[in-house]
Amino acid sequence: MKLYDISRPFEDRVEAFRSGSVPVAVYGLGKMGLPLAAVYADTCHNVIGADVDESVVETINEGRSHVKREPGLSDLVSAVVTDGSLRATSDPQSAAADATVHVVIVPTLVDAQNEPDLSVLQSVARDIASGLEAGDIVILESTVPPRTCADVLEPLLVEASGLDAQEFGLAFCPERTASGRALEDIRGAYQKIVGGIDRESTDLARMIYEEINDAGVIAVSDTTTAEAVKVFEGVYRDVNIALANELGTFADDLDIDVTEAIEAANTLPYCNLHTPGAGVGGHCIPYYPHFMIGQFESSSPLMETARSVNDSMPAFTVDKLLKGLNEQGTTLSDATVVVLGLTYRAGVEEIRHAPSLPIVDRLVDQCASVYVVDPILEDFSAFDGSKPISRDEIYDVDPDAAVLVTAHEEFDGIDWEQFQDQLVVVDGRQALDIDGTDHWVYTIGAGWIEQE
Ligand SMILES: NC(=O)c1ccc[n+]([C@@H]2O[C@H](COP(=O)([O-])OP(=O)(O)OC[C@H]3O[C@@H](n4cnc5c(N)ncnc54)[C@H](O)[C@@H]3O)[C@@H](O)[C@H]2O)c1
Ligand SMILES: CC(=O)N[C@@H]1[C@@H](OP(=O)(O)OP(=O)(O)OC[C@H]2O[C@@H](n3ccc(=O)[nH]c3=O)[C@H](O)[C@@H]2O)O[C@H](CO)[C@@H](O)[C@@H]1O
Repeated sequence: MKLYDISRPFEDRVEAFRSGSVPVAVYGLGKMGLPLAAVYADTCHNVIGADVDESVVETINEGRSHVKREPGLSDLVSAVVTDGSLRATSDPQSAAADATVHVVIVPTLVDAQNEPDLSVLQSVARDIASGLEAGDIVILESTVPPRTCADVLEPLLVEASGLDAQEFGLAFCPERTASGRALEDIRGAYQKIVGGIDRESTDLARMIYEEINDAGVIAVSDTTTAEAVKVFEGVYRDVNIALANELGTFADDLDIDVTEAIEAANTLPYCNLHTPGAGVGGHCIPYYPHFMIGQFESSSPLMETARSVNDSMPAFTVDKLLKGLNEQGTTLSDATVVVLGLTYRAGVEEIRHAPSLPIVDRLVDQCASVYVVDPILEDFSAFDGSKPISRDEIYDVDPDAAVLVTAHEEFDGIDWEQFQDQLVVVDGRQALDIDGTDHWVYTIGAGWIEQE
């Protein structure tokens, strides 16, 4: 049954989707794509996942999940692969030939010049076009610069498929999902935003996501509005983290714990100050502003300033540590430093734009020995010049200083009394419970706190 076919009664098309007679292709089976494909399969029982990574495809077809630390995902993938609801292929064109609904969730990044890089999306679009038929619908879930569907994706699909724009549907339905809670989010932690290139596409996308998302659907005017919703959510976060970071740098001037003031200020319903920290990392928040900055006629001084404030926090963090070492009379070139936490946030094994990268780089340049600890990271090759150790080995390296960049829960168990000497400690995430020791502590957002 073709879904984008207004000659067919809407209820018949809903029933066809529910009954599993509408084949769905999901392009991109990564951190977000595999959970999404698994929920689609659990809903419509007829999904082919397409990914160019052969090992990803092989693992999924064995009924296993390559995505770790996602509650419920391994069991769901095993169940939907076993019952035939989900299969994977490394040939996106073969998936496109079979499918009626084409769901795209491949990476959308920025290049070295911070320009949006839509090359993967354009490649997938050409694959889809090779199998696109009248009555199909394409649903884009990857985060993209506003206007991408209207100005890039639709023209590319028309040109590559030979179809008229009116013969197929196109909608933008962003992933409002965070790693570590993907299934919960996809199934309905929040309402799903949908926006179609035309009214019929919006209605179809609404129908599909009302089957998937228990929290329901917010249908907006068009694809560009939906694209803007997703980017605005991310830009709001980056700008507000930047405000918190800037306020946090006043802690010493004001001689207060700024985070205490923030918590009290946030008791007002219209105040939502975020949390100062060692920097902003990940594949989302640091990148989404660049989907607006420099992409349109209008200027964006606030978004650009927020990016530079957030990207200044790793240097701010190192400066506090080096200041502490200097004041303790330790020459940097003799110092041994332990860096606690490398991934961009706790519980997610991702180091893209992680604040730890510039922090470790700078410390390796200036200090004698730099040891790094991260309980969930497997590949430490990006942290050149440092030595990976386990959490329990930090006592043996006899450090002069420690800096917490990512608040993995494993660090709660550090016995700060066990260190022989007084350490300089920088807590980048207000995470350390270090009271009662004689260490010299700087907490970002709270300033220097001399232990009694
Ligand atoms: N990770 C998150 O927290 C999150 C949350 C919301 C939205 N998003 C958005 O979702 C999208 C995907 O992010 P992700 O974290 O799942 O990425 P990811 O890097 O974890 O996975 C991307 C997958 O796409 C595959 N791929 C690459 N090129 C392909 C192609 N041409 N055809 C088919 N598959 C291809 C890769 O092999 C990989 O398995 C991005 O646009 C991101 O902005 C991510
Ligand atoms: C709008 C929004 O909420 N989007 C979330 C976000 O999730 P994320 O996985 O990217 O992680 P964040 O929690 O945003 O953290 C990013 C970095 O900012 C640091 N940080 C955070 C809060 C703070 O107050 N102070 C900070 O310093 C933190 O340490 C880390 O380095 O994007 C996903 C993809 O779009 C969304 O799906 C997900 O909903």
